[in-house]
Amino acid sequence: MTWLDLPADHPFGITNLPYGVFSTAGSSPRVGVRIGDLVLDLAAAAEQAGMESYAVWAQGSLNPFLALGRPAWTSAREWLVEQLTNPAQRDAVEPHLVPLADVTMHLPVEVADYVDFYASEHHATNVGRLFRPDSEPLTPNWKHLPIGYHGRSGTVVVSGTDIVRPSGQRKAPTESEPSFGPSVRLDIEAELGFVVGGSSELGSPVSVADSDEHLFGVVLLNDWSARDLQAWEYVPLGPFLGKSFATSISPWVVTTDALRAARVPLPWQTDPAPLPYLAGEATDDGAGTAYGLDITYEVDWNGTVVSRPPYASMYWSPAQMLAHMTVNGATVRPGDLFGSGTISGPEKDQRGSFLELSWGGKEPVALDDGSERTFLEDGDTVVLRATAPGPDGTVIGLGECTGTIRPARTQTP
Ligand SMILES: O=C(O)/C=C/C(=O)CC(=O)CC(=O)O
Ligand SMILES: [Ca+2]
Ligand SMILES: [Mg+2]
Repeated sequence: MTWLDLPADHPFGITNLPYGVFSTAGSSPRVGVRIGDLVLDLAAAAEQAGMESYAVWAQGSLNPFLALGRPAWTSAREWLVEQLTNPAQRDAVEPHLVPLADVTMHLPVEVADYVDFYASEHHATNVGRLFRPDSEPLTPNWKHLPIGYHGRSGTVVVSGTDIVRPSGQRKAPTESEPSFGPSVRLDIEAELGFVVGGSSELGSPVSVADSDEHLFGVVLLNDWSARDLQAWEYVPLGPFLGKSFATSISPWVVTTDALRAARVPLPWQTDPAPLPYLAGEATDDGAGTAYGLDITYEVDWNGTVVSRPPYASMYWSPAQMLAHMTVNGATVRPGDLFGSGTISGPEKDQRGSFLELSWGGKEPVALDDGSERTFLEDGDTVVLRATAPGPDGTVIGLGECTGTIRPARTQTP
């Protein structure tokens, strides 16, 4: 129990403790931990407590802390729990708590490499049907490896950043020539982002079993997607400008430690069984080393919840994605970020993109204000929210990831 006066079901209670980067008026961005509706100024509290390593938290990104690796993350969490539960610490800690209402949140991580996977069987099947109606929906490799592409780390932005409608080339199958202009099929993708820490040596893969050493935490991620640009440009090398204009992430990085009670077994991977380097091992909690996560999303479009994608339905696990990403010997660096891919469950109201919800623009989605939508219009706001079960009946909040669409700035080629 924390000495703070918090309801037991507060989504940012003592079992959560996510990290972010915040500033207050006139101060520089630095690392904070959220507890309830307060932010603990970590460097200030740690310096006062005489911790030598407090300076890693005085920085404008989590990267220096991510670089320290798992042992440092574990001892920091133990120290935090002690600070916030032992009444004897209250007088020392309380001056370093800032009301959430007084802070500006910043991008929590200086994103090193950014990769986006495609780990939902339901999403991959739906998009396959829509983009490649004359082929099998899942490509032959899909159940053998977690498919991904390298994205653009420099355009990952923090929740609340406006999204300027991208312009580019597109050509519908019915048109004979490509044309240029603002995207008319602007979409979202509700995803989970994994924040990676520690480092590895070039040439040495990170195994499924070792993935916990590197998986620091998660953020909500919206992979904004211009479907008209994407459909024309993606053959044969994959997504490029249709997805590289902006990717939003939530400001609070919820640690994998806080998500231990949310671990669930993966959907059955027997037909086919993955190659040994992707296979997980059994663990006492039943979830295995290649575990899934029981996180439930809400996709809110201008105030209407249009979908509730369940992360537990994802086929490939974060451990498998990390193992695959490094099996060729590619390194991991502190601040690497990889997206799970769009989360879509089996039901229609569990789809994580508007492409799927409107079935390629053919079935408009009704909003509570009486309007209808297929793709995003200027001024539209999308909010992703999610929660997970925590230990002892608590709730782990992942917060919000929001963005509003602004008009295109480029009209002509
Ligand atoms: O199937 C395709 O051609 C493309 C699918 C996607 O939009 C790629 C993507 O971002 C992966 C994902 O979010 O699951
Ligand atoms: Ca995506
Ligand atoms: Mg993107």
